[in-house]
Amino acid sequence: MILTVTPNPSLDRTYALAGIRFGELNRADTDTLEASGKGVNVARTLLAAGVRTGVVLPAGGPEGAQLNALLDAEGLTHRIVPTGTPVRTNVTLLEPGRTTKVNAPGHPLTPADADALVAAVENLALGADWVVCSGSLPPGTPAELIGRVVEAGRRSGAQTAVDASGAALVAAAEAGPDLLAPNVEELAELTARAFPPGGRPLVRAALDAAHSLAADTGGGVLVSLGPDGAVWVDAENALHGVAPPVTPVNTAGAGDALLAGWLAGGPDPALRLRTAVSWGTAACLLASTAGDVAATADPQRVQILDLGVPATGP
Ligand SMILES: O=P(O)(O)OC[C@@]1(O)O[C@H](CO)[C@@H](O)[C@@H]1O
Repeated sequence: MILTVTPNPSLDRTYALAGIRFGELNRADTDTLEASGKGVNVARTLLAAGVRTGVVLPAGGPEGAQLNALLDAEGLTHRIVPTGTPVRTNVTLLEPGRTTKVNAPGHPLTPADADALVAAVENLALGADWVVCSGSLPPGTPAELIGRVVEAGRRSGAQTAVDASGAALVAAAEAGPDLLAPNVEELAELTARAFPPGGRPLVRAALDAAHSLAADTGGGVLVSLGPDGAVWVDAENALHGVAPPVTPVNTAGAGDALLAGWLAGGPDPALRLRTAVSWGTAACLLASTAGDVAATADPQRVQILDLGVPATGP
């Protein structure tokens, strides 16, 4: 069982339109609403592939009730930690070949909300294989919440994974989870390095930064590189996986599918990375943010390159 934690969940509203004109009225061709936030997306993707999942998140207000109803309707096992504040709404604008996102900040968690979230994680993680904490923190929430979630998962005997950014990613790295899953911009910020824009130089630079991060955390690091695929680094492996290029429909949620694929992919890191990259690629072709990518993903088309673990300095 994989338990996902989403400290700052969202209702994701997606509008598709032929083209955005700034400063003018734009009318959307389609309008969809999903229960979301990164952890919810990871769980939905895994559940569609037949993996048992649970979702924990804080939520309140009418939007919280709506989120609850959406999760009920799709049969995603979930525990909502009730708060006195509403759930944010994030907006995705889909034009042909381009995804634009506007994310709301969310609403602060009180210290009691944060305590209740950690307690729920500790409870529900008993018997879980993984506890996965994904996405931003609500404004004003101390970044140490990430470390507390990792500790709660660990105390319950689960392996732990974190996909976070900014101060929360720093806190996550300090907590030393089994898996950290930053994207390349987040990795650049965390390690204070500038990366080349793409191609082999980017892969090499991301690999070196991930290697030094993995040495600090003692776990593995999965870095999403967008069209350049992903790298996986741990003490014994330094792998790059890349799929043939696609014309994306919706890139929102691709990183969540990548992480879900890694979690579902099996015991061997190369197989995990192959599954991860194929799921992330398939997610770019979905109109929704998350869904059944395992059905359309083609792991055989992913090329896995063993780049060799970089030598560590004296
Ligand atoms: O604001 P955060 O928590 O960083 O990201 C939230 C979010 O952008 O992540 C998902 C895609 O990965 C979306 O479903 C959701 O709107």
